[in-house]
Amino acid sequence: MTSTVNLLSTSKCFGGLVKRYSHYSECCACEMKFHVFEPPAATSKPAVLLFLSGLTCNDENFITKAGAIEYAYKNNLFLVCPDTSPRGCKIEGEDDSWDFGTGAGFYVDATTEKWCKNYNMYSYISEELYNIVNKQFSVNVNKWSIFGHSMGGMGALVIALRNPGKYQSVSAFAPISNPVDCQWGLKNFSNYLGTDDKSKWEQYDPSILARNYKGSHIDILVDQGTEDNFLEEQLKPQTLQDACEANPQHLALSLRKQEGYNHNYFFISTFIKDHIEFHAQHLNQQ
Ligand SMILES: N[C@@H](CCC(=O)N[C@@H](CS)C(=O)NCC(=O)O)C(=O)O
Repeated sequence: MTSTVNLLSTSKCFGGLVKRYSHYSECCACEMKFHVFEPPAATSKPAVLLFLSGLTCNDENFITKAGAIEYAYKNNLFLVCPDTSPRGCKIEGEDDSWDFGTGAGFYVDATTEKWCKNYNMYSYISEELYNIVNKQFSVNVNKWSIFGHSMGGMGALVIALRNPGKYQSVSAFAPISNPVDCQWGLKNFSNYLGTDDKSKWEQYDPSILARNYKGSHIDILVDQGTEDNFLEEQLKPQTLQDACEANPQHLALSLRKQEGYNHNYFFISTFIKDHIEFHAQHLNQQ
């Protein structure tokens, strides 16, 4: 069973349609919104490329600011852009800080009593929304790839590494690469997952998952700006590189350090073409 989606808006763009939907999410026990870009009708059903945004974002940031639509259109890809957290759940503290709660679901399934009813973004993205898109849109259900930015880069890597074979490729802009060892991770994981069992945290850490990954081979592309203010304290891409280098049979990471770029959508829009073409190569091959 998937919930009914309600169309909120439609705009023509590059010959296709940008549409915004809302629906009741069983995983998050609240109304959720997402955007899609449907490329113009082609002879083959489009593959799906899902983007996870970062802290403070909702379902609008990527679709409006990244410049992705032109390349999705050129490569016949169906874009899906979900929100970054449940909203308006009336949980005490959910709106108190920009890097926790609303806009910061961290793509985990919460286990603490306070958050576990709503903050289940891992299952929402990897199961519920996946099923909604496959059932309710005209897409190639066997071809999905995933990418994201910062917290969303972390989420994309985690979801791909925990679901071997489900995604053809994964990429990230400035991902939080080792959340068990940075302030953003400590703040969010301790609240959503508790502090009694740290093995739960490891299920959401791209570097730890990459080191232990044994599934089918995955190609990974990561871009990281050298002038990103969060690079040293929060992002730590070197830990991901070390983990992938220790697991060359299963993972091939291309980590590109982009001189002078910072953390924002100017950086993303500069390299979005490369990321979409990277995914198109994996999704559109016969
Ligand atoms: N609000 C934070 C920055 C948050 C931030 O950089 N968020 C990134 C994702 S981690 C983003 O994409 N922001 C939304 C935007 O630029 O449209 C600050 O003041 O330092």
